[in-house]
Amino acid sequence: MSDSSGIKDMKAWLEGERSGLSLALNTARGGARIAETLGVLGRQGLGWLLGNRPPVPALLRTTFESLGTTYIKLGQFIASSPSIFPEEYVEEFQRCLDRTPPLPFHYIRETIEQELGQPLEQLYQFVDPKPLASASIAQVHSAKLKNGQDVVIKVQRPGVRNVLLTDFNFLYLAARITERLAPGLSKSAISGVIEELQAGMLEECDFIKEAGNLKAFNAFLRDTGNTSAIAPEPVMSHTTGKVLTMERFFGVPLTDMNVLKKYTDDPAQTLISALNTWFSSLMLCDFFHADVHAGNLMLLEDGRVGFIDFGIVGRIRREAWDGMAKFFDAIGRGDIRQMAEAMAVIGMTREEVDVDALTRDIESLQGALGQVDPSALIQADRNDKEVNRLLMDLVKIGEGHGIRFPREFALLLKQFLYFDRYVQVLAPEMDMFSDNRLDMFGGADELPGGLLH
Ligand SMILES: Nc1ncnc2c1ncn2[C@@H]1O[C@H](COP(=O)(O)OP(=O)(O)OP(=O)(O)O)[C@@H](O)[C@H]1O
Repeated sequence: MSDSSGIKDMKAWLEGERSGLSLALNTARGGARIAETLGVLGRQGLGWLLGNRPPVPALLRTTFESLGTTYIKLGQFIASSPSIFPEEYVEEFQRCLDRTPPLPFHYIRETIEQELGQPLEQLYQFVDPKPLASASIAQVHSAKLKNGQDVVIKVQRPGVRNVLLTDFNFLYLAARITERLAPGLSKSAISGVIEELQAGMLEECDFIKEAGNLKAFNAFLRDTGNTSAIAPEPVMSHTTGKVLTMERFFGVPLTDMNVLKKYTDDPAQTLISALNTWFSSLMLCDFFHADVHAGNLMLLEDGRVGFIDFGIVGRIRREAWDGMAKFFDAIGRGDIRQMAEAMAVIGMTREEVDVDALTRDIESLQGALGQVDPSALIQADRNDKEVNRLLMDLVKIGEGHGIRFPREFALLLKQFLYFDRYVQVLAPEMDMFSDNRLDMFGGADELPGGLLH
């Protein structure tokens, strides 16, 4: 009895030592990362003081690119959030590229072997040391399993999680200081954005979750009899939190119009299949793919559309869906009271919302509301400043009543922006809201509450 408790004590002590050690190690790494961040900021600031003065948005963009992962993602968030950031920043940050120099192959080998617990040669017949792609979170290599199946391996860069955590703590601190210095700034806007981004990026670092999303998406396609799209099936025996092995797709990304034209004489139809699948997933899948830029869609050799990269997904609670439908319906009919009720359902609040007071506040926007067409509201085109301003005003009024809009709302809006952009490239003649090949109701008779009707 005393022996086993002695062993337990020893184990607890060892655990304590180990966690103390890893805490110290992480603190040291965190310190080094903060020093690195300050170094980059200092160099850029010095350059600026010494007379090399590009416009501030450009300076910020190059600074973000030098700072890596977290800031590149932050930059991409700015690029896709015209309703939050000024236009010149949105435009500049659209140039913020997530291209990172490839990691030498021995890091990839080490991560795979550490994660899967076997030498690389026992796990795969072949792994191409030259990466297919290299981004800030992961690097992708093509490979062959022992049974001859073609796969790709997505390998997380070493230390990414720690860098993210340190960067976010640093950003949070900087946001708090800024809030102190400029109390006029909307607190929930800054810290809210940082919180949303952190949640999203940490989720992107869990490849077991991503593999689960791939499987669930394919199950949704099977269940709905959708044969026009497919996601790569993960190979679970070769997958961990940091290594994702999945079926390899052969085809071309939807980014390059000229290449695409060689594979199909109707690129617009390919886009329509992709959009229809996505709309139907909004209603009929547990989640929606929240990062469908053209680089994450492929036209496969067999004509189907391949959806890749399920690192970021959004989920919409049933009540939030109903609330959103009610909200758009109310805008269409100019019914302010119903708008207020719907906002209270969509937003997450702890306290009871005073719907009467909210109605009165929204009424103050009535002039602007009357001029908005509900379909334009959903598109939230970055050129449509009126719509963006109105959305921002509504968000602000909601915040004043303790309503915080869920992350899904932003993800959904961002997705519509992406679509809008590549519809312009791939099918400029197509009008997303009147083309009858598009099925926005995703196979359902219509969205709940008549959304978009
Ligand atoms: N199953 C697959 N079959 C073929 N190529 C793939 C597959 N998965 C990924 N790729 C290639 O690797 C690239 C990066 O993959 P993925 O988008 O999953 O990684 P990521 O690190 O999230 O990149 P990004 O941040 O650019 O979206 C893809 O654009 C594609 O070229």
